[in-house]
Amino acid sequence: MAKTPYTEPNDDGPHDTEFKTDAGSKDQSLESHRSDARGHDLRTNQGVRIADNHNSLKAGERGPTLMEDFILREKLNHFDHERIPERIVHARGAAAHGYFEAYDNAAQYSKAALFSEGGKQTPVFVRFSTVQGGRGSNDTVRDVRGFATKFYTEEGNWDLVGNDMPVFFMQDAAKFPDFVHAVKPEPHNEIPQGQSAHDTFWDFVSLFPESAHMVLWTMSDRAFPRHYRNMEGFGVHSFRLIDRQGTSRFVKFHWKPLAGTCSLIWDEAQKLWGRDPDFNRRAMWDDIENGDFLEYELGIQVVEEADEHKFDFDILDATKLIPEEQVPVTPIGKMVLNRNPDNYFAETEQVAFSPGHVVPGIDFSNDPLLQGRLFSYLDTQMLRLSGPNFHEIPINRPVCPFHNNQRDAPHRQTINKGQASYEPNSIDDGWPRQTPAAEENGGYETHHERIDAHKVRARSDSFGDHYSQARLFWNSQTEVEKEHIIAAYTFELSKVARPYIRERQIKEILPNIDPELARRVGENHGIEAPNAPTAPEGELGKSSQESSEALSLMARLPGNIKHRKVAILAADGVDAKQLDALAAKLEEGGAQAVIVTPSMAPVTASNGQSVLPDAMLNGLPSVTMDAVIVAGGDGSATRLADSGQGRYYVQEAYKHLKAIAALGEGKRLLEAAGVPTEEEGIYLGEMVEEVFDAFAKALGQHRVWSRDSRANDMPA
Ligand code: HEM
Repeated sequence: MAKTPYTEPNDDGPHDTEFKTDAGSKDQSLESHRSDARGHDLRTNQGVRIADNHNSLKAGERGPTLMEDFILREKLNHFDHERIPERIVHARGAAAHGYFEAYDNAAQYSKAALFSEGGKQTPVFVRFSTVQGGRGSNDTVRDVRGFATKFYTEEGNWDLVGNDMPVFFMQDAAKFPDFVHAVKPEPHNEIPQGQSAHDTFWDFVSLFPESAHMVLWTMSDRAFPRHYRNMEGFGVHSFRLIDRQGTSRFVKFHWKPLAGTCSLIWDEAQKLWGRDPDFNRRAMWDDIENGDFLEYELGIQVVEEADEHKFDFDILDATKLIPEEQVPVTPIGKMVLNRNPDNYFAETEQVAFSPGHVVPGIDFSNDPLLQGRLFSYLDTQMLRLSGPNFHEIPINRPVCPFHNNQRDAPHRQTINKGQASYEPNSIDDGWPRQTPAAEENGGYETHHERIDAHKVRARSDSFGDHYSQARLFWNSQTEVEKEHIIAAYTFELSKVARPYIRERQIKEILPNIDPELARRVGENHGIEAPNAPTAPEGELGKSSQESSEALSLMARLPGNIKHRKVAILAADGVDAKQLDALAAKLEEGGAQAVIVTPSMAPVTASNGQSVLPDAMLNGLPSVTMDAVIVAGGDGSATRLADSGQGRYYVQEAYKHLKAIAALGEGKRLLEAAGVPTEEEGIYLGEMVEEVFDAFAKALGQHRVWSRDSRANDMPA
């Protein structure tokens, strides 16, 4: 019988599994691609030294430029081609390097090498993004945040391409282009940028009940996280983990931020569009530069195959989550983001994630949304990154060696040696062979799921319930969160020009989530909502659970002042001792003290000491801070109270529910600004020690929630 070399074990050469398992390996693999121009001569791309980088070659000093100027042509030519298409969705993003460290328990669920032993580190690259806006849009728009992680494992790359919300707008990939066309800026005038508050979005979702659950999430404060370190991440779909025995279990992936969860206030988020459109990416960048790293735990909800049908929803339906009360989240590892990219374009822009990038031990479910995604990412990246060789771009390269018979195409970097690029062949020895899955370090094997079915274009009845989990989410919110959701629907629909679209959302969608929600939003629009659900029973669904604590942002508030930014307002005449004492206290708790003054000129303290400001009042306005302390000192307090910007600072901080403390004469600023001085969340005292603990406790709760109903009256 003829030899079939492609079934032979790969025993005639070294296996491609040599790999350093420490978290620095991605760095090492990138090293030959990094370029530091410092100390080098300026040369053309062909290596020729450049004598004059200021003047083009001309016929005479004032004469026409000569076509012969190959140096000018190369420079302009390269510049002209600098831009590549931005991502069709998730165009705006920011990323960081780091590592993932497995816990001891991870190996029992998956044979993937990154989980094989407790303490094992794998390099990662994580990109956070907004979905709707273009690359130059704002960070703090109301939108879903992408949370995409590339694990550079010794067995190849695994991408966990998730979002900061655990469900999605649709059940079937066939509806993704419709949804994106509806939410993106409208095609005739490209307005609005980065927002869902417009006719086409609300037209679509009000005609598309399966989106109701996810739309509710995006109307919650989750849609504008305070910091990437304060948001959860979710794989959304059910995936499979396969253990060493070949047992398959369904899993949902969760990232739990160790710094707790919290978000901005909508008014604050909008003001940040102008004050600091880079708010989230700047905060991540600065924190990492300062050694204040971002940390998350990776958790899984595990569902045995036998339990696939035990829920009152279908686990293949991406508009449903599995309540944590029903299946608790088991932590299996920790991720630390500790290094900024060297180059935004080379790394953050060119990185190509795909849910289809998996390694042995991780597999897909039949979720029809996930199945569509498996095609879409690779397809779009062929266009975005100019052809099929984007896996060779340093940020996308696996850290393990990889060889196959794929060849050529635009921008090929590898210089493949040898004559035969096919297999089997009898010309070149030692060509790459497949590795049977059963071997140690074996090849990828898809779980042997038995499928016996008709080919149909249809939706399972088990996908019919569109509202029960939206109700579950609504019931799980605190009163403050509910008020914010009502305000969000009210605001968004106020931007919809067509009355019939507003009416449809209020009369035909919202009552099925909750009649009270519909009534309140309706009232704000002068539309009478039905006082009972209107959808057919099947669509309304039934949840075996009334509420789930984990669905409220308040369930995981930071609880302490670590990582928080606190403005200390000061002017000439400030009490310098207080400034020192405040800075020491804040630093002790891991918070950042920022001295904010009327201008950038040094401030002269009451004892004659010169104090250097960190920022001025309108340079780092209150929306960029988590809390405000007005320092004492007669002259300082008077100057701040006399300043419109000083008064605005504390008014705005009050409106955004921030903890405010005033020491000694600092109280004068609050009085001049009309900020109430005798209520929860406002701390007055002569000495730092008198106010600090209560102030810090309030800051640990992120905001002074009891102020929520009053704060809107503040004019700021
Ligand atoms: C059928 C449904 C979906 C389709 C067709 C789809 C398609 C796409 C496409 C074409 C991109 C741009 C990729 C690139 O240019 O590199 C993208 C990016 C992204 N998608 Fe999806 N998507 C879908 C659903 C989802 C879901 C459910 C999630 C979350 C679980 C998600 C998370 C992301 C993230 C995080 C990115 C940005 C990745 C990055 O940072 O580069 N997508 N998606």
